[in-house]
Amino acid sequence: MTSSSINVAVIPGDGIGPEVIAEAVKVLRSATASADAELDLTEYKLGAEHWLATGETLTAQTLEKLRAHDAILFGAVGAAPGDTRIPSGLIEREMLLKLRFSLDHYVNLRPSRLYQGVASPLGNPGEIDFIVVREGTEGPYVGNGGSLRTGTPHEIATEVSINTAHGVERVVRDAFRRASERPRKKLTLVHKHNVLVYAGHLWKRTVEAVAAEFPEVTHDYLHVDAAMIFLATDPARFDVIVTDNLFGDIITDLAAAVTGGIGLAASGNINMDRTAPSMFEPVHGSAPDIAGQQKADPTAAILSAALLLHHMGFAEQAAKIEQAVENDVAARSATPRTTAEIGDAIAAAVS
Ligand SMILES: NC(=O)c1ccc[n+]([C@@H]2O[C@H](COP(=O)([O-])OP(=O)(O)OC[C@H]3O[C@@H](n4cnc5c(N)ncnc54)[C@H](O)[C@@H]3O)[C@@H](O)[C@H]2O)c1
Ligand SMILES: CC(C)[C@H](C(=O)O)[C@@H](O)C(=O)O
Ligand SMILES: [Mg+2]
Repeated sequence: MTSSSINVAVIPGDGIGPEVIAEAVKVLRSATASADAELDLTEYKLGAEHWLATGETLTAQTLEKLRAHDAILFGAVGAAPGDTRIPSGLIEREMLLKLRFSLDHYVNLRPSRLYQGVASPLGNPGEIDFIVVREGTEGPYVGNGGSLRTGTPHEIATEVSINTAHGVERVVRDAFRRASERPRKKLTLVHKHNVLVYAGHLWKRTVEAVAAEFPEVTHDYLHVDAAMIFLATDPARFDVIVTDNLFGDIITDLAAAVTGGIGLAASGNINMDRTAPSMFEPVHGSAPDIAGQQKADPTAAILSAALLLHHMGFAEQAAKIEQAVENDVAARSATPRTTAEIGDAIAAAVS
């Protein structure tokens, strides 16, 4: 990579993935052209449809090709929950999580902001502007489990959560660093250490130890159940939330809902050591219920492209996209626009 070129792998995926990614690509092209940066895009077909057509989830060769890019822009993958042609979890685990784990995306960054003009189901909750730093490579997502006596009345299924000192410490330090750069400088650990005493106590001890390196950051702790009360009643209290992989998944869908909907929620799966490309994707899934109808809101995918540019050192272009989104959502009326109309408007605003 040079400061004026960027080589991005694009994985549109399934359902609304290709629709929202088409708009994110428009905006990315527009933003990089206005900065005289060279944008080189390579599309990869992966996901449930690709598996149905080829029997492949993510081959070693494709993974190696993806490693050669500066960054990855990802739509969404997965079939409708009732689709019996595809084993539940196959694509999520063998493709999406395999990418996050193989590329060491240990910081799953999920910002939540209530934009001017966007209706929150909470009415008038005040200024919501927080980030969730979700651990991305460990927890119950690692596939450490099994089933004994499967399908019998005596079945025992396990799904073991793995939490390493190294894995917890690096994400906690990242969250403290992000908190130290924000005006409120406040970090909240969300876990469940009253019950999950082994993993929870590791997280708690790690936060206490790393806090000493960031005396300017105040920190507190909430059990995840109580945190959900506050997220639904007083989300403005949060600044930086650090949490494990599974809690972070659930927290960020609720965070999206209270800030006006899943169609606005962006994310970055970030390898902070830059040993492999980071991957940027909307928080939402493939939304089979609205796929192919141009009903999907591409804003989350567009904001994910802004996170990508920011990570790649194009902070000015990223800010331009964020401003264009802010203006666009503020001016939205009750008349629905198509996915492409929203993308066109934002792309035009950043050109
Ligand atoms: N990162 C990913 O690729 C990812 C994330 C979540 C779910 N999934 C997969 O997606 C499939 C569907 O999952 P789900 O239904 O639980 O969650 P989903 O996020 O796809 O959809 C939940 C609801 O939100 C709506 N929605 C989602 N994105 C929207 C957008 N941009 N604009 C407007 N409405 C939007 C959908 O129409 C649906 O009603 C499953 O296979 C799941 O595993 C993939
Ligand atoms: C599809 C699934 C593996 C994924 C997750 O749980 O991380 C999704 O829900 C998300 O939030 O990106
Ligand atoms: Mg999720």
